[in-house]
Amino acid sequence: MNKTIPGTRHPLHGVDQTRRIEQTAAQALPAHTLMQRAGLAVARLALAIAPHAQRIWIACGPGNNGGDGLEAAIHLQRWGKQVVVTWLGQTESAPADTVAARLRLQDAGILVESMPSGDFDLCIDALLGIGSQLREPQGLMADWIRQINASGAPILSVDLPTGLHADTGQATAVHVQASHTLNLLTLKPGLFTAQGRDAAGTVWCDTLGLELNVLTALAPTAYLNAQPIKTRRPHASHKGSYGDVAVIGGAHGMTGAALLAAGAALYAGTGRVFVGLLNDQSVTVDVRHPELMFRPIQSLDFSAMTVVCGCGGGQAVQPVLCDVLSSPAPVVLDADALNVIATDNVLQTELLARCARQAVTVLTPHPLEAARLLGQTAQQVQSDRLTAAQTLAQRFACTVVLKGSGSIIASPDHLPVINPTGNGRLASAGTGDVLAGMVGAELAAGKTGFEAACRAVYRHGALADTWPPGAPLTAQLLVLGGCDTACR
Ligand SMILES: NC(=O)C1=CN([C@@H]2O[C@H](COP(=O)(O)OP(=O)(O)OC[C@H]3O[C@@H](n4cnc5c(N)ncnc54)[C@H](OP(=O)(O)O)[C@@H]3O)[C@@H](O)[C@H]2O)[C@@H](O)CC1
Ligand SMILES: Nc1ncnc2c1ncn2[C@@H]1O[C@H](COP(=O)(O)OP(=O)(O)O)[C@@H](O)[C@H]1O
Ligand SMILES: [K+]
Repeated sequence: MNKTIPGTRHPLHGVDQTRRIEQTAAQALPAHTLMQRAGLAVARLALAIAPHAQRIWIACGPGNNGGDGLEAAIHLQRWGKQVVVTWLGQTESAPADTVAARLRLQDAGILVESMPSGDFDLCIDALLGIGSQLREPQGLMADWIRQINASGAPILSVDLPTGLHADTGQATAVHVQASHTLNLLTLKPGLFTAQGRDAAGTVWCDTLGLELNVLTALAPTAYLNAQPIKTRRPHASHKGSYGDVAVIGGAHGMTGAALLAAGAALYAGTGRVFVGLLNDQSVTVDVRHPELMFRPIQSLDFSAMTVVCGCGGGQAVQPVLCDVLSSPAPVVLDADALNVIATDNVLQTELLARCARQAVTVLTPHPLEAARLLGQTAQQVQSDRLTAAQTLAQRFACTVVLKGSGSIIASPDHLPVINPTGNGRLASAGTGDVLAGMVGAELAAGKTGFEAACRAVYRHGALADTWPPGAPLTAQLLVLGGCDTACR
């Protein structure tokens, strides 16, 4: 059993792939072996996270997730724990593995209680796993979820927090909020995006003794984003070795957005950073960042630089977009550039045409911007973030960063990546502009669109994760904090 190691490129498997792996594995093993291994793994982790727990409630659901819980109860009782087992299943209708587990429980002399009573030192949530449907739990299932959450005890969820969808990270209104989740066989993508990160707590995985070739026979659904490798700057290098970034944005009243993106590109190591402000030509210097060079947009040579376009762009970005999209420059499109493109078919055609010319493009929408581009609602996007990001990447033939908790990086040429860094402290105005600048810096240094997005998104989130507790985190401070990790 392993804790997921931060910064590692773990493969993630959705429900379909997990079921296929499970079938292959089960065929090669004596009946019920996988569930017995699962139960043992759950019991072991229970001991590890709550070694002094005496009274343990194991809430078991009607399917095989419940069966895992029954198997775990047998071990915990054997190890001297007082187990309270509740079960929503029936012997006549439960799956075969679970029926076998129920009989073993009976043989071990453990009674199934109709209701949990008293206090518990640990709750094990074995109500629903990958068979969970996104319908709202009712009756006893809903009552027990509420009781588990209100118990005040550590909560160990088996395979998934009940109510969370394994593929999407969408959760029913009533769902378990675990302190630990033990994934079985495979890590599931839903734990790392949308509501998954809040529901899952610390994520563990046990592959139930399967051979690597069984686990790797199927391509995963996605990967977790890996910590970028630091590269050393050669002595024999100069500012031209690290590229030029031009930030186009900052319409009237939104100059700050462009300055944040430009500052972020600068601190992330770009050789030279230019700023082309839309409408507000009066700004000629940023005294806090005198390295930035302010130029009229018409004077910027897009063929020789990376362009970050749209931060604080308003409608004023529209006339510039055609030139940006038709240029060979690597381009990051953010914020209002995306909003304008969403309403303009000509620009959409230009955007699509870039791929055929091998021009690199990265889109960095938040869920509402993604929804506008897809003609959907933000809720629809959030209900399946992986699919939304992949659809956008296919439609516009470019790399897409769908921002938010568990940002998704998608491209037509790669399996999608879910980013594990970042937290709610990033939910403040301007942090997206900072990310756009950081992606621009990676592109200017010669990374591909996908690499640039993966590296920048990881670092951006990692900055927030290592931010001193209690210290304010604003976009401007994030820019300055970025200088600690500018490490090319
Ligand atoms: N077999 C094996 O080898 C191994 C299996 N493993 C374990 O099995 C788990 C998958 O088991 P599973 O497929 O039985 O699905 P599971 O998550 O128990 O749920 C299905 C039941 O829940 C019900 N239900 C669904 N949604 C609901 C809702 N919203 N509200 C209320 N009820 C709802 C659904 O009812 P239905 O929708 O059919 O009416 C059905 O009765 C997997 O996560 C892992 O823990 C591991 O041990 C590895 C080896
Ligand atoms: N709860 C969260 N967890 C992780 N990252 C977050 C969270 N909230 C916001 N972020 C990150 O912060 C940034 C916000 O970007 P965006 O919504 O475009 O803001 P703005 O337009 O104000 O700059 C994105 O990179 C997003 O992924
Ligand atoms: K569960």
